[in-house]
Parts: sequence; structure tokens; C-alpha cells
Amino acid sequence: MTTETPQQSPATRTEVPGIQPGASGEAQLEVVGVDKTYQARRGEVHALSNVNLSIGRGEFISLVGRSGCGKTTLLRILAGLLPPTSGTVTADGQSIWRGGKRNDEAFEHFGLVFQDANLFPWYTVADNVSLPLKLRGMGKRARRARATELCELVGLPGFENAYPRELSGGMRQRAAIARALSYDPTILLMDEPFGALDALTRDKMNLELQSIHAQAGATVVFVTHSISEAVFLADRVVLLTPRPGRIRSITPVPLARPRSLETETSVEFQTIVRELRHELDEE
Ligand SMILES: Nc1ncnc2c1ncn2[C@@H]1O[C@H](COP(=O)(O)OP(=O)(O)OP(=O)(O)O)[C@@H](O)[C@H]1O
Repeated sequence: MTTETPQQSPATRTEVPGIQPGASGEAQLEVVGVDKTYQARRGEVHALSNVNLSIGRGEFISLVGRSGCGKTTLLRILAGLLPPTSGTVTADGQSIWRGGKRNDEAFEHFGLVFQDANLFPWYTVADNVSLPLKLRGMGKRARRARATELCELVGLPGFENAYPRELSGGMRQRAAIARALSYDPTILLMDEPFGALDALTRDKMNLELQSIHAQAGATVVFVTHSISEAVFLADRVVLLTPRPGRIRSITPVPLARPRSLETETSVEFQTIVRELRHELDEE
């Protein structure tokens, strides 16, 4: 299998495993020939095979695929939480793994959000949101001002002094997103951030994430089990196929922005969702 990335229009859907179109504009994240094998007690698990992906600055990428196809593994490699067995990942031209060791410098501009909001229960929302700023040495007043601004941005105005136990699941995820945005990341990695929310809250969070993405301008890689959520949010949907995890296809989503819930009733939206579901069913 080749690791070359041919020149193709980003509007072209590709179905050749391991070959993806260059992202529109300048590439910010480059994944080249990434392989991951876990050494498990039951033997080796080949989780990812020859993954190649070029993600443009400010682009929104959704990663979808069946359970166990390697979505989280890929995201954790991008996040610097897991070294690849082979291959390279670069962010803004800097290699994020060097000889199996994480290059901390490359991660200064990364924000992470997981399914569990992971807020500290003994801290207020403002303190949780501004914790990364405290760790970076920012003074209390500036932190407080930034936390207030971020609570506004993610739809939590007035909740700065609340504790996590006083928030709903959706509100806790908003606080987690605010925390991830606190130091202006240029790359936001999200692993099923809305997976535990009910359908209505999830719709609302998708609309909000879309507007946060538009305002913050960060590049986003978003893992989800939901094809419609993936299509609603993304500029391109990357479909992974399991055993071992490989890119099966990359689908551009040329729907106008901002998207609303009505977008989901459009023929274009439904056609993309149907085709992706069909591909999943074929596996
Ligand atoms: N720490 C680990 N040790 C051994 N095998 C692992 C480990 N983590 C993941 N795997 C295996 O690697 C493969 C990919 O797992 P991964 O969690 O990346 O998939 P996923 O697509 O995110 O799944 P899901 O949608 O269920 O979250 C699976 O076969 C899984 O069992």
C-alpha cells in the first residue's frame, strides 16, 4: 500500500484505502503511514494500518466507523497520549512523536475534550475552565476575566461560580469545551464529547459547537458513532474500517454554513448520510 498523497480536489470523494485528498488550503495536521499494534495479553492487536490524512487549518474533520475500528486510537496518537508503532504525525510542521517520545512543544496549541467532562468537583466552573491558564502562570484576575468570556462563548453565562454537581451533562460538556479553548488552541481533538447526552441536548450542542468552531477558528478532529452528527458538523467525514483500522473513504460535506437543524432535512444532507450508512452496512 502506498503512503503517497496524490494531488486531488478536496471536493472529490475517495474510496481508496490509505490515499486521501490534500485538505483545502494549508495542511495543519499531517498523518503519514501511521500504524499501531497493541501488545495485549491475548496477543498483538493491529489497531491501525497505514493511515494517511492531511487536515487543513481551520478544517472540521469527523471520524466515524464501527466500534473497534481504531477511532480513539487515532485520536490518542494525534493527542500525544499514545505513540504510533510506525509512521509520523506533524502539527504545524513539527513532528509530535520523536522516536516514540512525545514532543511536548508541538502540543502547546492542542485542546482535548473527551466523553467524560473530567471536571474537578471541588473547583467552580470558572476555576475548572481556567485551570490550564493557572498552570501556564496567568494571574487570578486575568484568569477570571477569560473564564467569564469563555462561559459566555459556550453558553454558560452566569455559571462561573457553580460547581460541576450543579450542572447537567450538557452543561458539564460545555465547561469542558470552554476549558479546552481557554488557551486558544489551534487544534481541538474531541472524542465522542456528546455521546452520553440525550438527543435534544446533543442537537443543541452540535449547533453550539458549530458556532464555537466558527468563532474560535480551530482545526477540529471529532470522533463520533453518529453518522448524522458527523455529517452535520464536518467539512470532511473520514470513515474507518476495522481489523486493522484503515481509512475506507473520505467524504467532503459541501453543505453551506452555518447549518441549522433544517439542514438535516435537506436532500443533500440525507444523501451523504445514506451513502455513509450504506458503506458501513457493507462491512
Ligand atoms: N490498550 C489497548 N490494548 C490492547 N488493545 C487495544 C487497546 N486499546 C484499544 N485496543 C484495540 O484496538 C482496536 C481499536 O480500538 P479503539 O478503541 O481505537 O476503537 P474505536 O473505534 O474507538 O472503538 P469504539 O467506537 O468502541 O470506541 C480494538 O480492537 C481494541 O480492542
